[in-house]
Amino acid sequence: MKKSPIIALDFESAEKTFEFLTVFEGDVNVKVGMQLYYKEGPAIIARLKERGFDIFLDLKLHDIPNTVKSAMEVLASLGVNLVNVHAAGGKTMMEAALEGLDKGTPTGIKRPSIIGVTQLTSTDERQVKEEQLIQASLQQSVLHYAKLTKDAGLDGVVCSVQEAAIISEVCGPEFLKVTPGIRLPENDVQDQKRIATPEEARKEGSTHIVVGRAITGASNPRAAYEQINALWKGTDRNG
Ligand SMILES: O=c1ccn([C@@H]2O[C@H](COP(=O)(O)O)[C@@H](O)[C@H]2O)c(=O)[nH]1
Repeated sequence: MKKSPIIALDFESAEKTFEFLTVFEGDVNVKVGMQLYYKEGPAIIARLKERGFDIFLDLKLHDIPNTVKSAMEVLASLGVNLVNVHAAGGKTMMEAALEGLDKGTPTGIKRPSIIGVTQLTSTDERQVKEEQLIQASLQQSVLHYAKLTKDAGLDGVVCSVQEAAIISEVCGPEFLKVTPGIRLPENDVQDQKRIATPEEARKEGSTHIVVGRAITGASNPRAAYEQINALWKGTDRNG
């Protein structure tokens, strides 16, 4: 995917999505999540591809290895750039996902990159301990899932900016660190727990940032995107 921020298209319909995208060209990356994909199906991917967007299909697969493998085989045929699974599904499941993706990718086409979700950015230390009953710290849990994801042969992880530097150290700078939970100081945190600014993401070694409501909920989404893009790339005068 391009280095630009990945805009999370968390909209209820194709109509709302393309209304929002009227001010954007194909030079931006977009993310299609469960809400939009479940509503519109593969047709939304085809339409976004026609407009030239690089696409992260964020369906976070988590099931038994055979099911995930078959599902990935289908997703591979859509021609998106990036897909993901939950690392908590285990190493065998992630290997199966990769196998399905390889099998389903048409000859002569680059296979989509595949990353594992470590701990959601809406998860905090208390939930890891009390709800997941994990005795390790949140950071140790994220790092453990990152190593497992790398061992399974995947291309990277979804994590928060807070864990990006340690993951780079352990898994290498090329290992993708796709980081949601991006907020400007003036934005509401909403349901996220582990947030960071675009500058922090750049400094900590995120390879990609995912930004939803800070752009889609802004009064001028294009201006919000430009501001975030400049801060992320370090070209903002105050960044
Ligand atoms: O750990 C994760 C994994 C995925 N997401 C997704 O990213 C966007 C973030 O949206 P905001 O509006 O910027 O909070 C959203 O589509 C999530 O499904 C995540 O936030 N955290």
